[in-house]
Amino acid sequence: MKFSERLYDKLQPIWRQNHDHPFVRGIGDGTLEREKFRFFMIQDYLYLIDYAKLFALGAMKADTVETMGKFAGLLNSTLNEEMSLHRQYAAKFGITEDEFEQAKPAPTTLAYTHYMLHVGQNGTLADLVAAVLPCMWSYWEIGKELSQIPGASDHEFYGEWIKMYSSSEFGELAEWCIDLLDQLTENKPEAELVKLEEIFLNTTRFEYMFWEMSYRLEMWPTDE
Ligand SMILES: Cc1ncc(C[n+]2csc(CCO)c2C)c(N)n1
Repeated sequence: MKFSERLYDKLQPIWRQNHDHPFVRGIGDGTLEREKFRFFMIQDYLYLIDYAKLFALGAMKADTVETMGKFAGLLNSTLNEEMSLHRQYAAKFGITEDEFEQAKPAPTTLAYTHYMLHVGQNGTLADLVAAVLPCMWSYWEIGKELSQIPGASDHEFYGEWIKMYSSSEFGELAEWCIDLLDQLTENKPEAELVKLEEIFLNTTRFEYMFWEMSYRLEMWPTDE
């Protein structure tokens, strides 16, 4: 069995929780309060800056020129494509350039990005890929699921978001990352696989916490 299949089977219940989170459901049925999505967009912008750094670290740790080139491409598409969606939304939600630049990470954003950066800096290439994969894989799955809801992709505010993450381009990125993890884990001892499983589980849980943070408009205690 491929390692990705093992992860997929084992984490089904947690994935279901992510898909069923009221924030995700609210994007799908269009009822999510705009204030919550606005908060999410700003935090996600900060998240993506650090996430892009993980692709730079992936290029550093890559063992072939081909893999290195792929990470360089991912770095480019995150900074220049995915983040451009955030900039487009900024206009719709009245977020100014200044607000993006001045924004500070909420506790969960900080914990999530710093956990990934810690794993990316201190671990192997397989550790790094296990840390970044839930982000790509779960958004693709969520995008595909929400795009099945009639009218969801045409929603005035959330339609573009659904279209982007259900697109085949994003699917290909997720698939590349899944294949890389499968290659890197071939014939690896069980102890190593268990460690990778834990990293993957942790960032899958952080994905849930990111939805929860946005739904609750999480703040630092001193900001209340
Ligand atoms: C909290 C959070 N988790 C996942 C993604 C999705 N995502 C981030 S980078 C990337 C691939 C390359 O751009 C994808 C699909 C997000 N935006 N925010």
